Amino acid sequence: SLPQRFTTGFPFHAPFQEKGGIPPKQVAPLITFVLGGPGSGKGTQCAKIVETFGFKHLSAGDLLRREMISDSEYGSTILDTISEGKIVPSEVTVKLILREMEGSDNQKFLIDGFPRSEENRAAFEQIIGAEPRFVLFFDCPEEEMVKRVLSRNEGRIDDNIDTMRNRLKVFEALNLPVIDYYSKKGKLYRINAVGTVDEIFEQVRPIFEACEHEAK
Ligand SMILES: Nc1ncnc2c1ncn2[C@@H]1O[C@H](COP(=O)(O)OP(=O)(O)OP(=O)(O)O)[C@@H](O)[C@H]1O
Ligand SMILES: Nc1ccn([C@H]2C[C@H](O)[C@@H](COP(=O)(O)O)O2)c(=O)n1
Ligand SMILES: [Mg+2]
Repeated sequence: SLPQRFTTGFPFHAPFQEKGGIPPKQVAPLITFVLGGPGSGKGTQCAKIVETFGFKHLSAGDLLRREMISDSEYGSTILDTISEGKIVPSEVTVKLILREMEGSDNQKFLIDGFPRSEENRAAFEQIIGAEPRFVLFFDCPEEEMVKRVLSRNEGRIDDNIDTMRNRLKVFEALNLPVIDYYSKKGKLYRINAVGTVDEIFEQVRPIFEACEHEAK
Protein backbone atom coordinates (compact mmCIF):
# COMPACT_ATOMS: atom_id res chain seq x y z
CA SER A 1 0.00 0.00 0.00
CA LEU A 2 1.05 3.63 -0.43
CA PRO A 3 2.89 5.49 2.32
CA GLN A 4 0.46 7.52 4.42
CA ARG A 5 1.56 10.86 3.01
CA PHE A 6 0.34 9.89 -0.44
CA THR A 7 -3.09 8.65 0.46
CA THR A 8 -4.59 12.11 0.13
CA GLY A 9 -2.87 12.83 -3.19
CA PHE A 10 -1.00 15.99 -4.02
CA PRO A 11 0.33 18.18 -2.57
CA PHE A 12 2.35 15.97 -0.23
CA HIS A 13 2.31 15.98 3.54
CA ALA A 14 5.51 17.31 5.05
CA PRO A 15 7.19 14.26 6.66
CA PHE A 16 8.44 16.19 9.71
CA GLN A 17 4.89 17.23 10.45
CA GLU A 18 3.68 13.64 10.39
CA LYS A 19 5.96 12.76 13.28
CA GLY A 20 4.40 15.17 15.77
CA GLY A 21 0.81 15.34 16.96
CA ILE A 22 -0.02 18.42 14.90
CA PRO A 23 -2.48 17.87 12.05
CA PRO A 24 -0.49 17.23 8.86
CA LYS A 25 0.08 20.34 6.80
CA GLN A 26 0.38 20.03 3.03
CA VAL A 27 3.52 21.03 1.17
CA ALA A 28 3.70 21.26 -2.59
CA PRO A 29 6.47 19.27 -4.29
CA LEU A 30 9.09 21.29 -6.11
CA ILE A 31 8.73 20.36 -9.76
CA THR A 32 11.12 21.37 -12.54
CA PHE A 33 10.46 20.44 -16.14
CA VAL A 34 13.55 19.89 -18.30
CA LEU A 35 12.96 20.48 -21.98
CA GLY A 36 15.03 20.57 -25.16
CA GLY A 37 15.28 18.75 -28.45
CA PRO A 38 16.46 15.16 -28.83
CA GLY A 39 20.13 14.94 -27.87
CA SER A 40 20.29 18.48 -26.47
CA GLY A 41 21.84 17.10 -23.25
CA LYS A 42 18.85 16.99 -20.87
CA GLY A 43 19.74 13.64 -19.29
CA THR A 44 23.42 14.55 -18.96
CA GLN A 45 22.65 17.81 -17.14
CA CYS A 46 19.96 16.17 -14.99
CA ALA A 47 22.59 13.76 -13.65
CA LYS A 48 24.67 16.76 -12.53
CA ILE A 49 21.67 18.50 -10.96
CA VAL A 50 20.83 15.33 -9.02
CA GLU A 51 24.42 15.03 -7.81
CA THR A 52 24.64 18.68 -6.75
CA PHE A 53 21.13 19.53 -5.58
CA GLY A 54 19.58 16.18 -4.60
CA PHE A 55 16.57 16.12 -6.92
CA LYS A 56 14.79 12.93 -7.98
CA HIS A 57 15.27 12.54 -11.75
CA LEU A 58 12.30 11.27 -13.74
CA SER A 59 13.03 10.92 -17.45
CA ALA A 60 9.73 10.39 -19.28
CA GLY A 61 11.60 8.59 -22.08
CA ASP A 62 13.34 6.24 -19.60
CA LEU A 63 10.03 5.49 -17.84
CA LEU A 64 8.39 4.68 -21.18
CA ARG A 65 11.29 2.45 -22.27
CA ARG A 66 11.15 0.60 -18.93
CA GLU A 67 7.39 0.14 -19.25
CA MET A 68 7.87 -1.05 -22.85
CA ILE A 69 10.10 -3.95 -21.85
CA SER A 70 7.97 -4.92 -18.87
CA ASP A 71 4.90 -7.07 -19.32
CA SER A 72 2.71 -4.02 -19.84
CA GLU A 73 -0.57 -3.58 -21.70
CA TYR A 74 0.99 -0.44 -23.21
CA GLY A 75 4.18 -2.20 -24.41
CA SER A 76 3.36 -2.40 -28.12
CA THR A 77 1.87 1.13 -28.27
CA ILE A 78 5.04 2.51 -26.68
CA LEU A 79 7.33 0.52 -28.98
CA ASP A 80 5.50 1.61 -32.15
CA THR A 81 5.29 5.25 -31.06
CA ILE A 82 8.93 5.57 -30.01
CA SER A 83 10.12 3.81 -33.17
CA GLU A 84 8.28 6.41 -35.24
CA GLY A 85 9.55 9.31 -33.13
CA LYS A 86 6.02 10.29 -32.13
CA ILE A 87 4.45 11.05 -28.73
CA VAL A 88 2.90 8.36 -26.56
CA PRO A 89 -0.64 9.17 -25.30
CA SER A 90 -0.36 11.53 -22.33
CA GLU A 91 -2.48 9.40 -20.04
CA VAL A 92 0.15 6.61 -20.18
CA THR A 93 3.12 8.90 -19.56
CA VAL A 94 1.46 10.85 -16.74
CA LYS A 95 0.47 7.59 -15.03
CA LEU A 96 4.11 6.47 -15.05
CA ILE A 97 5.32 9.84 -13.71
CA LEU A 98 2.67 9.84 -10.97
CA ARG A 99 3.64 6.32 -9.91
CA GLU A 100 7.27 7.40 -9.49
CA MET A 101 6.36 10.57 -7.60
CA GLU A 102 4.12 8.63 -5.25
CA GLY A 103 6.83 6.08 -4.59
CA SER A 104 9.52 8.65 -3.80
CA ASP A 105 10.50 10.16 -0.47
CA ASN A 106 11.99 13.12 -2.29
CA GLN A 107 9.92 16.31 -2.65
CA LYS A 108 12.08 17.75 -5.45
CA PHE A 109 11.49 16.36 -8.92
CA LEU A 110 13.29 16.95 -12.19
CA ILE A 111 10.92 15.82 -14.91
CA ASP A 112 12.99 15.35 -18.04
CA GLY A 113 11.50 15.28 -21.55
CA PHE A 114 8.06 16.23 -20.34
CA PRO A 115 5.71 17.91 -21.26
CA ARG A 116 6.44 17.22 -24.93
CA SER A 117 3.11 18.59 -26.16
CA GLU A 118 0.21 20.77 -25.11
CA GLU A 119 -1.73 17.55 -24.48
CA ASN A 120 1.05 16.32 -22.12
CA ARG A 121 0.99 19.62 -20.26
CA ALA A 122 -2.79 19.65 -19.79
CA ALA A 123 -2.85 15.98 -18.68
CA PHE A 124 -0.19 16.63 -16.05
CA GLU A 125 -2.11 19.58 -14.63
CA GLN A 126 -5.34 17.64 -14.65
CA ILE A 127 -4.10 14.33 -13.23
CA ILE A 128 -1.33 15.52 -10.91
CA GLY A 129 -2.80 18.93 -10.16
CA ALA A 130 0.56 20.65 -9.89
CA GLU A 131 2.61 23.16 -11.86
CA PRO A 132 6.37 23.41 -12.30
CA ARG A 133 8.19 26.02 -10.22
CA PHE A 134 10.37 26.68 -13.28
CA VAL A 135 11.30 25.12 -16.62
CA LEU A 136 14.74 24.63 -18.17
CA PHE A 137 15.12 24.71 -21.92
CA PHE A 138 18.35 23.35 -23.39
CA ASP A 139 18.61 25.22 -26.64
CA CYS A 140 20.82 23.36 -29.12
CA PRO A 141 21.26 23.65 -32.90
CA GLU A 142 19.78 20.77 -34.89
CA GLU A 143 23.10 19.84 -36.44
CA GLU A 144 24.67 19.36 -33.00
CA MET A 145 21.67 17.33 -31.74
CA VAL A 146 21.89 15.01 -34.76
CA LYS A 147 25.62 14.54 -34.23
CA ARG A 148 25.15 13.71 -30.53
CA VAL A 149 22.25 11.31 -31.06
CA LEU A 150 23.97 9.41 -33.85
CA SER A 151 27.11 8.97 -31.79
CA ARG A 152 25.26 8.02 -28.59
CA ASN A 153 25.89 4.34 -28.19
CA GLU A 154 23.13 3.12 -25.92
CA GLY A 155 21.26 0.82 -28.31
CA ARG A 156 18.13 3.03 -28.41
CA ILE A 157 15.72 2.06 -31.19
CA ASP A 158 15.12 5.73 -31.99
CA ASP A 159 18.77 6.76 -32.35
CA ASN A 160 18.89 6.48 -36.14
CA ILE A 161 18.71 9.17 -38.80
CA ASP A 162 15.16 8.43 -40.00
CA THR A 163 13.56 8.46 -36.55
CA MET A 164 15.72 11.43 -35.58
CA ARG A 165 14.25 13.46 -38.47
CA ASN A 166 10.75 12.74 -37.15
CA ARG A 167 11.73 13.52 -33.56
CA LEU A 168 13.04 16.91 -34.68
CA LYS A 169 9.81 17.64 -36.59
CA VAL A 170 7.73 16.62 -33.57
CA PHE A 171 9.92 18.76 -31.30
CA GLU A 172 9.35 21.80 -33.47
CA ALA A 173 5.63 21.26 -33.99
CA LEU A 174 4.58 20.11 -30.52
CA ASN A 175 7.26 20.95 -27.96
CA LEU A 176 8.26 24.47 -29.02
CA PRO A 177 4.72 25.77 -28.33
CA VAL A 178 4.96 24.40 -24.77
CA ILE A 179 8.35 26.09 -24.33
CA ASP A 180 6.79 29.31 -25.60
CA TYR A 181 3.89 28.88 -23.14
CA TYR A 182 6.26 28.75 -20.16
CA SER A 183 8.30 31.62 -21.53
CA LYS A 184 5.16 33.79 -21.60
CA LYS A 185 4.41 32.72 -18.01
CA GLY A 186 7.88 33.92 -16.95
CA LYS A 187 8.89 30.40 -15.84
CA LEU A 188 11.44 29.56 -18.55
CA TYR A 189 15.23 29.52 -18.26
CA ARG A 190 16.91 29.20 -21.63
CA ILE A 191 20.29 27.48 -21.49
CA ASN A 192 22.76 27.59 -24.35
CA ALA A 193 23.36 23.84 -24.78
CA VAL A 194 26.53 24.17 -26.85
CA GLY A 195 29.80 23.79 -25.00
CA THR A 196 31.30 21.27 -22.63
CA VAL A 197 29.09 19.52 -20.10
CA ASP A 198 30.72 21.55 -17.30
CA GLU A 199 30.33 24.87 -19.12
CA ILE A 200 26.65 24.18 -19.60
CA PHE A 201 26.22 23.19 -15.97
CA GLU A 202 27.69 26.56 -14.92
CA GLN A 203 24.60 28.17 -16.51
CA VAL A 204 22.32 25.73 -14.70
CA ARG A 205 23.88 25.91 -11.24
CA PRO A 206 22.86 29.50 -10.30
CA ILE A 207 19.22 28.76 -11.11
CA PHE A 208 19.09 25.98 -8.52
CA GLU A 209 21.22 27.92 -6.03
CA ALA A 210 18.71 30.79 -6.21
CA CYS A 211 15.87 28.32 -5.71
CA GLU A 212 17.60 26.84 -2.60
CA HIS A 213 18.18 30.34 -1.27
CA GLU A 214 14.49 31.23 -1.78
CA ALA A 215 13.43 28.16 0.20
CA LYS A 216 15.40 29.30 3.30
N1 LIG B 1 27.72 19.27 -23.84
C1 LIG B 1 27.86 18.15 -24.55
N2 LIG B 1 28.77 18.07 -25.53
C2 LIG B 1 28.91 16.94 -26.27
N3 LIG B 1 28.18 15.82 -26.09
C3 LIG B 1 27.24 15.85 -25.12
C4 LIG B 1 27.04 17.01 -24.31
N4 LIG B 1 26.04 16.74 -23.43
C5 LIG B 1 25.65 15.49 -23.68
N5 LIG B 1 26.37 14.95 -24.68
C6 LIG B 1 26.23 13.60 -25.28
O1 LIG B 1 25.18 13.70 -26.24
C7 LIG B 1 24.34 12.56 -26.19
C8 LIG B 1 22.92 13.03 -25.87
O2 LIG B 1 22.90 13.55 -24.54
P1 LIG B 1 21.68 13.26 -23.57
O3 LIG B 1 21.36 11.82 -23.59
O4 LIG B 1 21.99 13.88 -22.26
O5 LIG B 1 20.56 14.10 -24.33
P2 LIG B 1 18.99 14.15 -24.12
O6 LIG B 1 18.58 15.55 -24.31
O7 LIG B 1 18.61 13.49 -22.85
O8 LIG B 1 18.51 13.30 -25.36
P3 LIG B 1 17.13 12.52 -25.58
O9 LIG B 1 16.05 13.51 -25.67
O10 LIG B 1 17.33 11.81 -26.88
O11 LIG B 1 16.97 11.58 -24.42
C9 LIG B 1 24.93 11.63 -25.14
O12 LIG B 1 25.73 10.67 -25.79
C10 LIG B 1 25.78 12.56 -24.27
O13 LIG B 1 26.89 11.90 -23.69
N1 LIG C 1 6.73 13.07 -22.75
C1 LIG C 1 7.23 12.11 -23.57
C2 LIG C 1 8.59 11.79 -23.53
C3 LIG C 1 9.07 10.83 -24.38
N2 LIG C 1 8.24 10.21 -25.23
C4 LIG C 1 8.71 9.17 -26.19
C5 LIG C 1 8.93 9.78 -27.55
C6 LIG C 1 10.37 10.14 -27.53
O1 LIG C 1 10.90 10.26 -28.83
C7 LIG C 1 10.94 8.95 -26.77
C8 LIG C 1 12.27 9.17 -26.16
O2 LIG C 1 12.24 10.22 -25.19
P1 LIG C 1 13.63 10.86 -24.70
O3 LIG C 1 14.37 9.80 -24.01
O4 LIG C 1 14.30 11.32 -25.94
O5 LIG C 1 13.28 12.00 -23.80
O6 LIG C 1 9.96 8.67 -25.77
C9 LIG C 1 6.89 10.54 -25.25
O7 LIG C 1 6.13 9.98 -26.04
N3 LIG C 1 6.41 11.48 -24.41
MG1 LIG D 1 17.35 11.85 -22.42
